[in-house]
Amino acid sequence: MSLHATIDRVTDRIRNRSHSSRDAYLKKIARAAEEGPRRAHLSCGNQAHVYAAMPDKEDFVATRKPNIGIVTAYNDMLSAHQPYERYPDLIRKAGHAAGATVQVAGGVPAMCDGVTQGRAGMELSLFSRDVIALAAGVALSHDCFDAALYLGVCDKIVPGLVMAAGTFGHIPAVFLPAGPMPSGLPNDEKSKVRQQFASGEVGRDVLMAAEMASYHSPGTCTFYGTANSNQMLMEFMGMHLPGSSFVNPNTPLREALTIAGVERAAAITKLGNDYLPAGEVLDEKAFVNGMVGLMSTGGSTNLVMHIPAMAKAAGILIDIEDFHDISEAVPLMARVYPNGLADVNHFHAAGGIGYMIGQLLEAGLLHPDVKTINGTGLDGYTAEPKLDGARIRWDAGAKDTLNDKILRPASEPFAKTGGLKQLEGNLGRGVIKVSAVAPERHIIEAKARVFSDQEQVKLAFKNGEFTEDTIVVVRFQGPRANGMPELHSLTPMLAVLQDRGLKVALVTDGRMSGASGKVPAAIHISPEASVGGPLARVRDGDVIRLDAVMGVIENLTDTFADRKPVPFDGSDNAEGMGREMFAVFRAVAGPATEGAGVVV
Ligand SMILES: O=C(O)C(=O)C[C@H](O)[C@H](O)COP(=O)(O)O
Ligand code: SF4
Repeated sequence: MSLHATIDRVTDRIRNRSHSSRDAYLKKIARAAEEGPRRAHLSCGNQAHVYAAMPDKEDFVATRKPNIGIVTAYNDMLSAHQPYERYPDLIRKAGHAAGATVQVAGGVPAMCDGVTQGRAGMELSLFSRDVIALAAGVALSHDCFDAALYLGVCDKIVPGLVMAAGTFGHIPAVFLPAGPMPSGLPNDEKSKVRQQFASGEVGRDVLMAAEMASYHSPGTCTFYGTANSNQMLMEFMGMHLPGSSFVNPNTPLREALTIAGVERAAAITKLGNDYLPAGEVLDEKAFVNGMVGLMSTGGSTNLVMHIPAMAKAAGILIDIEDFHDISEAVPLMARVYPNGLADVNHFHAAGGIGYMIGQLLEAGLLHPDVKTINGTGLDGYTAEPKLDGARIRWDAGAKDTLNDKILRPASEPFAKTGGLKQLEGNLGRGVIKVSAVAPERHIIEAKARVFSDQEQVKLAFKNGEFTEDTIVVVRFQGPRANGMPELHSLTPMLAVLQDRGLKVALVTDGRMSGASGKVPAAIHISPEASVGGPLARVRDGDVIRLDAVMGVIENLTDTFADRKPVPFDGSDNAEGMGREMFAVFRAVAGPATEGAGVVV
């Protein structure tokens, strides 16, 4: 099947937009690679420090064995990252068996958005992505690695690691996932209990029991939020091994996949014959393939910010119009919570990413001719890993969906488009994801209630102030205001108002979680209110029209245009919980529509 015209056009548009930056980038990584094996240029003193603690220092000194650096986001805080505790030992063993030496190059921080959701810490969350990129850069700056293994799963961690892998694009990179926790209380039942708690029907004890039954063991949370969207992205972009995203942690298959990933890293260094620098995998076609994966699975809106930031690190410029156009051409093939009742374990069992890639390749909606760490084109990603003793055998993946309530063919999708829309109008530019929003709620015209933070919304809800259709405007939530926290903790209340028959929508320069879903939310509105953007001129009672069908976000009040913006008072967000250390990030962060980058 020939390539779909839209995919071809958008790829060309990105290539043309990025021509000079990508050209300069490729020259930069070629220069870096010219210096040959990394450690050849370290002085004796430098080298002695590198291998002082290495048990196999002779190998390092006397041979040309590739030295593999691990950049790990292990901590006990994130259930998704806790399985990484054992990875370095497993990787060392596999590396030695593959003829390489292995060192942990360094650690990076990882924030759990589930722990910080609705709290001050969430104001550091988006910036932690760039902190992760910086920390990974410090690890790789020892300049003695011939390949890097990146251990990270969750929301800002994979994007930050990819930003580093792109910056150090001369070093081959393999991402090693840890996998989702086994299914617990279904996500929709958890959300129902949250709404019952929000409306006072159940007590905190019932809520706690539901939460603990939903999040119950090591592994990624099972909803299709940003963390699991990241896993999908790495697979569609060829940075993971095929079929590796959603294999549960601490299982023989997971262990065998980790070993196979280490072997691939050892095989693609410049010391061998299959040198594959990360910068050549992270190209325009790979990012377009990742965007197709995002749309066809109904993935997290946070990737609409992270993908441009990751791409920029590889000299590639991506705009929200690219997401919009790809979304218009790509069918929604998966229904995974919050877009459905299934979780990622069910999705994987129904055929998973391999089935989707096969379908989308057949439909001409993916670039087949890409470089991947698997050593194949994207057709290699329709294969499925099976245990063959302690090794991996690659079998042909599912040709048919095993559950058409979760996964459908590209020719008979759940929806003809990916459900992510670009919004434009006199309130600025932003996005809305409607794949989980009922069609009758795609257009809302109502009076505005304006708030400056989510706590004010919660208080107004508690005081019963929402009695009519309402556009809830929460402004001063952009990256330069307070670090652009997720406003996901508003979801249960807004869903209660919807269930009471009101038409409600959220309009904000902030963002939502990938786990947010059924309430229409116009997010990432730029320019943000704190720099004088249009949201700063909205008043209670203004009539706002949110039209996700035509892609319009408009204030219909005629006096709106002549008003002065309400000034931003950042005193509440300037300190406490470490926010005082991020003033420089707030001062330089880019616009959300370009990825809200600090270091890119
Ligand atoms: O997917 C994302 O972008 C997220 O940030 C998910 C967050 O981790 C949520 O906060 C966890 O979901 P809840 O348990 O509903 O709070
Ligand atoms: S998916 Fe979200 S809530 Fe779950 S461990 Fe990762 S960051 Fe935390």
